Amino acid sequence: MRPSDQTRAGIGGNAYESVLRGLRGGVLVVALLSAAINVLMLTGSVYMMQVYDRVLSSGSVPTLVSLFAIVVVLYGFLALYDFLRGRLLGRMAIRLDRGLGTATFRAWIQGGTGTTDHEAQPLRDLETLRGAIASPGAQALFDLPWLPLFLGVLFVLHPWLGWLTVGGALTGLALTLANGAILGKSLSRSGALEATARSFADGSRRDSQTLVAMGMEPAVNRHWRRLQDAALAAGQIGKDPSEGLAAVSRAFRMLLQSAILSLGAYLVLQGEISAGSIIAATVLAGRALAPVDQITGQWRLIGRALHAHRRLAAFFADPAARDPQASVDLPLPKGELIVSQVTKFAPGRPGTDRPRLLTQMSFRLNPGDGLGVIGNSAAGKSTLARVLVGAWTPDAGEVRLGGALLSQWSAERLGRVVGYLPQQVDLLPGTVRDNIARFDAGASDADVIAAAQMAGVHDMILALPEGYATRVGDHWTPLSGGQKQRIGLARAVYGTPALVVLDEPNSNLDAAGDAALARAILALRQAGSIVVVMAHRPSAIAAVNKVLILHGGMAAEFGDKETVLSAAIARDTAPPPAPAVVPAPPAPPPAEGQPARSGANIWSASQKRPRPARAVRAALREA
Ligand SMILES: Nc1ncnc2c1ncn2[C@@H]1O[C@H](COP(=O)(O)OP(=O)(O)OP(=O)(O)O)[C@@H](O)[C@H]1O
Repeated sequence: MRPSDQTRAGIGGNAYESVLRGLRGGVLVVALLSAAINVLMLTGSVYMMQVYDRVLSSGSVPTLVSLFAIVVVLYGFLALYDFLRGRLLGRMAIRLDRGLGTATFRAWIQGGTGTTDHEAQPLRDLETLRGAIASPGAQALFDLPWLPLFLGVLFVLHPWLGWLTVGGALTGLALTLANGAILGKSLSRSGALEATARSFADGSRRDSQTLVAMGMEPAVNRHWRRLQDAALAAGQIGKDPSEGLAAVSRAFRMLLQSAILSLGAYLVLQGEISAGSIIAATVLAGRALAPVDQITGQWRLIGRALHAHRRLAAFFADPAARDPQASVDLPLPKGELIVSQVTKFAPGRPGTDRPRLLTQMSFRLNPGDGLGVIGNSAAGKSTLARVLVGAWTPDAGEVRLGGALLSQWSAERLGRVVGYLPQQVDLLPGTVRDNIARFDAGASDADVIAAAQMAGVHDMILALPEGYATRVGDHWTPLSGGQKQRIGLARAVYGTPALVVLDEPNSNLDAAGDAALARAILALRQAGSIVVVMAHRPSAIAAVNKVLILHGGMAAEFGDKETVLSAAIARDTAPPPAPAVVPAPPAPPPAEGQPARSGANIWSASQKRPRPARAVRAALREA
């Protein structure tokens, strides 16, 4: 499957179902090969009977030789078909991964934005399923339907032999089902607990310096131990009885072979069957029961694979896990950014209590505008940034750039449309060049260098040990917070996107970095981009022409920078007005799921505007 096909499979509908449908042909061929393999498995029994009953009684060496030659050919085919079946199952596992990997990875990444809510661990589930398809357990599942063939031959030899094996097979199946029932519950519980322990360990490692510095490691270690113990205990609840049953099943199978041998011997003594039939019956019964035994042994893996399959099916059935629209290559936007009546609740399941983070936010910006967004901590600046770049979808209202919603651009094209520097910059493991070029393999050196120069980081990169080829992220060349932030800025401005949103871009910058940032904002604006800067520090809004003051998720002020700043300063220095009338409380914001009220201004004349805190006003004065 070509990459574009994979992407489309993930976009157009339920990618999981369509990939499973694509595997049907392979399943059919594996079933046919299994039929041939199982028929050829009769070779050994039939050969033994012929040797015992025909060759030994006739004493004919030529018969023995020709029988052996036939057996060699038949076993040759058996080996070939067995090899082809294993190879095909392996290929199907790879095909599953190729077909779903891209969509799963994308859905997984989108899940990380907090816009979807999944119990799923899709990449891990995909790995489990891939492993199970290529395992001997999968081959045993294809062999299981051939059990009646071996039973049929046993019945032909003697009905008692058939019934004894049927009894054995049923007991084996009962043991398998009991095993599945025991494991089922414990697997899903232990899986969830294991995921919790793993994510705690991952989070601890990410914050390892803080943990070590503050002597938190022993306590965190104990907490992880408790989580891990709970996961192990939950797994063990099912594992002990399951392994007990598997052991009983194995011993039972050996006992059954001896029982068949004994019954065969008795039937020979009674003159009911030939001596050769004893050995043939023992081999046949062993072969009939082999898949049952194998499935019992592999039940844990098969159980995990079934759980993974169910989770993946649910994951891909959820529209939020897919990208329903982004398949159109829209032209790059040229128009305004219009934010109208945007309300955003905290991510979570609909119907649960989700706090309101943004309330009826409305403003518009023209190409070339630079907007500084100012507000206290938790005012909603980062939330607005996420909504503007499309990482979070508004619950009410919309954000349009050049007339289109961000979700209407294809993911590939979106890179030319949006640049985003988040508050926490994390560079991915790769070179500086890879990171600036957003891992676009076709990026030109000229574009990467242009972005670095626009962000004022070119010289700093050249000073790194290997310049643009320096490997960063993970355990590679460690970078300072400011260096990361400036490379992150170059990544955001790469390709001069139509909309660039910078969330606290100068939190780690020195004076030189501040100046470079201001130059980058001006250069972007001159190139026609709209730049939105979330800021605590006034230096970040030096190069903008508009200001939005956020307070409690609402727009307290919006307008030209000079007007907003002078109004804020005038209000700050004016004496407080006499309370002639009690001001009306702010209008109640709409309930979750309710349409937002119309009108760009969310306060009526009688309502009091949220007043930015003293710290913000001080920052404004400074700006
Ligand atoms: N993923 C999330 N889930 C739930 N609530 C969130 C989430 N992210 C942010 N919030 C809440 O949204 C509110 C606004 O947070 P936000 O990060 O947008 O503020 P901010 O103005 O950027 O603050 P700061 O200047 O401190 O970075 C806070 O009350 C915060 O708890």
